Amino acid sequence: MLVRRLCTPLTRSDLHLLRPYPKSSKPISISNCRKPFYIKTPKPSAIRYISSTSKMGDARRPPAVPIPPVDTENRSELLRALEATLGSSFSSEPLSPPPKPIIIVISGPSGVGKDAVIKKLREAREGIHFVVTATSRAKREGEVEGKDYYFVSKEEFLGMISRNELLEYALVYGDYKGIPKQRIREYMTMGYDIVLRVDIQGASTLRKIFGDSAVFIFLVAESELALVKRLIDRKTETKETLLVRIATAREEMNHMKNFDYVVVNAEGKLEDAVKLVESIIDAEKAKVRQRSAVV
Ligand SMILES: Nc1ncnc2c1ncn2[C@@H]1O[C@H](COP(=O)(O)OP(=O)(O)OP(=O)(O)O)[C@@H](O)[C@H]1O
Repeated sequence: MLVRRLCTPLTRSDLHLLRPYPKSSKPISISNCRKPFYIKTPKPSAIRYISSTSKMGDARRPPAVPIPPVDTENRSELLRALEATLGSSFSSEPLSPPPKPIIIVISGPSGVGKDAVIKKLREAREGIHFVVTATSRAKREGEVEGKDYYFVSKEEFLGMISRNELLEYALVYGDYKGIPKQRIREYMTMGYDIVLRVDIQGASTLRKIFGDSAVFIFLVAESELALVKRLIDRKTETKETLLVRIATAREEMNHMKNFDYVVVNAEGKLEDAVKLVESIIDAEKAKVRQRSAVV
């Protein structure tokens, strides 16, 4: 029975059962218990009950402190008595280590709402750095340097590649696009979580780089029909590019299995999708064995 009890929290009346073990004692390993316990069954005459009625003649023992009733109004006195009885003070240090910054990769087929989700997430949550991509393409009207992209020349971009400054990069329709590492490092050092928004190809490259050390979220519409309607309503596509995007989206759905989470961004339910992404981040930060990405 004692063995079973050792795997459960001890009560005050159990304390007399645990003793500093003499050198000759052997550890008893108990399955389900993380560490072996050292147990010496005390002789009845050696049992010392830790309570306000303890009789302590031995100078090496902590002085007897009467423990007031637990419903006392003087909680400080109760705490002091408990500390004195246990022989150590209660630490106010956090019992769990501070969560590590995490890297969250958000991806999904074109038009599913990646930008829309990230925009809302940015409004809803602090402590996240949203990574800005570097590109060699010319700035379009209305685009803001450092917000939409970091605009660099092709030569500068090639320099960044040769200096290994990019996490990943791709040549898209003649223009380079890539993720600079430096900002990610800086923000992670400051304790920020990192959100990366990439297409499916980018996500599979990042999976190869990070493995399980980053969190991969796959965003989907509730149905293919909903996705196509969304792309039409966005009014950014020609008939040709629409067909390409739909064909690509169909192929991209096969990649869902390589992600950690899937989030449905249903029509008119953008807020729900954002909330789910937030819950994923919260759950990841509460993990006992946290992911630990190195950039
Ligand atoms: N839950 C939703 N309900 C209705 N409309 C939405 C929802 N989410 C996004 N949208 C709209 O769908 C369109 C596509 O969204 P968005 O541009 O964010 O997609 P994306 O995944 O970033 O696309 P791309 O990969 O092509 O850049 C936008 O017009 C956006 O406002």
